[in-house]
Amino acid sequence: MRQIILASASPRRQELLKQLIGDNFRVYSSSYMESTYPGLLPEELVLRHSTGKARDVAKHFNSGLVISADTSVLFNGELMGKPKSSEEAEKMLKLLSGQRFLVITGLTVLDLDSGTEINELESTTVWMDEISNEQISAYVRTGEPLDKAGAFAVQGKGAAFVKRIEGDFFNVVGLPLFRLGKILQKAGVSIFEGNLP
Ligand SMILES: Cc1cn([C@H]2C[C@H](O)[C@@H](COP(=O)(O)OP(=O)(O)OP(=O)(O)O)O2)c(=O)[nH]c1=O
Repeated sequence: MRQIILASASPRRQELLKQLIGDNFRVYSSSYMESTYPGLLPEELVLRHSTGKARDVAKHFNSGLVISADTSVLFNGELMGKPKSSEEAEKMLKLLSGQRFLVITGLTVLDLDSGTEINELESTTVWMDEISNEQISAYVRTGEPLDKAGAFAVQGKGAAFVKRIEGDFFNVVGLPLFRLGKILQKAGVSIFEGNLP
């Protein structure tokens, strides 16, 4: 059985990976610092970040598959990450209110045994309802938006604002399970037969 390492501090990513392959993986959070790289396209930036997270964690292991991801909202050519304050969360939600936008995730799977690295981009379209300023303030007060890209959680109370999505729902939550499932199966990880402790 192959060792699988999730390079993430996100409890949501842990839950999502568990959904696909069960409990049998390790979690190791990276110390990669996300900086901006002027000149890179938004799609290139999320891939740069997911690659950075995987490579950082890979330094601590010599065998297995390292999985990492980086998720952002892409609206009007601009990336929105996690808001740093309630004020920034409110600003993000005011911009996204009534709009259609993308949630993009860079996904990296680094195979330490073969030395191969797979980097893929997954994109999901989201249609957000118009949200009043009062609703935005009340939502931000719940605290839910603060550690979420674009300042909302489709899997939480934010569902009350999301009219429709097109694409992989799990990608919006932070880990594109359809795409990851394909990559893992190609790498010899069995999803349907055991792989449990
Ligand atoms: C849009 C949206 C984002 N998110 C989350 C997914 C990601 O955890 C987060 C984006 O932040 P990321 O920088 O992708 O990840 P992270 O810092 O939480 O975790 P790590 O780098 O250690 O893996 O936003 C939701 O949970 N629901 C949503 O609807």
